[in-house]
Amino acid sequence: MSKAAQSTASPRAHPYPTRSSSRLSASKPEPTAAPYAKERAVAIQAVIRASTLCQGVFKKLVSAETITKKDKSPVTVADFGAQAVVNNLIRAEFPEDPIVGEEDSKDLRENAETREKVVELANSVLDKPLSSDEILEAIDYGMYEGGPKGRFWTLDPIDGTKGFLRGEQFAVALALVEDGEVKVGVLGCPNLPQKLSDPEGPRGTIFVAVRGQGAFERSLDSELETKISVSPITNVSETSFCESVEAGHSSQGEAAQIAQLLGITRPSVRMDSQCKYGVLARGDADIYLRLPVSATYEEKIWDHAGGSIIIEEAGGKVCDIHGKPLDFSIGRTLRDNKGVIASNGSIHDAVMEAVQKVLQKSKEEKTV
Ligand SMILES: Nc1ncnc2c1ncn2[C@@H]1O[C@H](COP(=O)(O)O)[C@@H](OP(=O)(O)O)[C@H]1O
Ligand SMILES: [Mg+2]
Ligand SMILES: [Mg+2]
Ligand SMILES: [Mg+2]
Repeated sequence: MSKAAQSTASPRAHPYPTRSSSRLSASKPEPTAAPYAKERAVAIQAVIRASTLCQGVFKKLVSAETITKKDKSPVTVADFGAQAVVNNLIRAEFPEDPIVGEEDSKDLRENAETREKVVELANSVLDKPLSSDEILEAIDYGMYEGGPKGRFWTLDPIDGTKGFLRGEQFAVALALVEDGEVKVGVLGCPNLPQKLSDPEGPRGTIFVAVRGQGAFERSLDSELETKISVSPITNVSETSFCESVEAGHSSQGEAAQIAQLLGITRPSVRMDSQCKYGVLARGDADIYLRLPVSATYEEKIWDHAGGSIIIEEAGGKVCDIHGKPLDFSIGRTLRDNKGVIASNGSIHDAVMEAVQKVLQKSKEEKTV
C-alpha cells in the first residue's frame, strides 16, 4: 500500500440528509435531496440489516446450515436470510423495482430444518416478523432476468460465500441499474479491517457510491462518511495487486506473470468477494486482476455491479480482459465480457498491455 494512497481520504460528513439507522424511514425524500438520495439511504439500511444478520452467523455455521448448489458452489442459511431481508426492504420502499438476486428458494423448500433457521435469522433483523412462506417468497423476488430497459436492483446477499465459510472476507452487495447503467452501489463488508495495514484493528465497513456523486466509506454503526479515492500512484512497478483467494475463480498463474511483466515485486493481496473493489477504491491496493479460468464461465452481474461503480466513482477504471466496459444490460450475466481488470486509472493502459501480452502467450501455448 502506498503512503500517498492512504493520505487521499479525508473525513467529511456526507452532503446528503442522513436518516436514523434504527428504522427504514426513507420514504419521503427531502425536497432538496440529490438524485438517488432515497435509493442510497434505503440501500445502506438494507445492507446494514443483512450485514448484521451475517455477522451473527459468521464463524458459527455448522455443516447442516450449508447446502451445495447444483453448480457445486456453497450457499448458507446466511445467504438465504440476507437475500430475504434485502429483497423485503427494497420491495417495501420501491414496489415497482424488480431484483436480480443470486439465490432462489428451491433448496429451502425441500429442507424444513434449514428453512426454519433462515426464517429465524431473517426475522432477527426485520421490524415486522415474516412467515415461512413470506420469507420464501421474498427470496424468490430476486428472480428477475435483468435487461437493457428500466430499473432493477442486483443483489449478492453474500459475495464470497467461500470466504464467509473460512471466516475471512465477504460482502453484502447491492446495486441499482437503470437503462443498463449502474447508478447506485453499496457494499457491506463486515469483516474487512478498516485499514489493511492494521489487520488487528477495527473491522467492518460500508462502501457507497452514486453515479456522479463520488465514493464514500462509513462504518456499520456510524453515519459519518469519508470520501474515498483510488491511489495516485503512477509508477506501476510500485503498485500492489489483488486477486481472488480461489484459484478456481481467477487464474493466479497468469496474474503472477502479469505482475512480473509490470515489475511488481509485492506479493498479491488475495481476498474474497467485492471487498477487493472497495480496497482498491480507498487506495489500499492499485490493481484487481480477475482472469478467466474457464472458457465458458459467465461472470454474474451481482458479482460486479456494486463494486464497479464504487471503483469508478473513486476515480478508478474497470473493464474486461479485452478492454470492453462491463455490460450490465443483457441479463443476469456479463456474457459479452470475459474476466475483469480494475485499477486506479492512471496505470490502466500499462496493466492492459501486460494483460494482453500474457493472455496471448497463454493462448499460443495452448494451441501448440
Ligand atoms: N469459475 C468461476 N470464475 C469466476 N468467478 C466464479 C467462478 N465460479 C464462481 N464464481 C463467482 O466468484 C464469486 C466470488 O468471487 P471471489 O472469488 O472474488 O471471492 C462467487 O460469488 P458467491 O460467493 O456470491 O457465490 C461466484 O459467483
Ligand atoms: Mg454463490
Ligand atoms: Mg458473488
Ligand atoms: Mg453470493
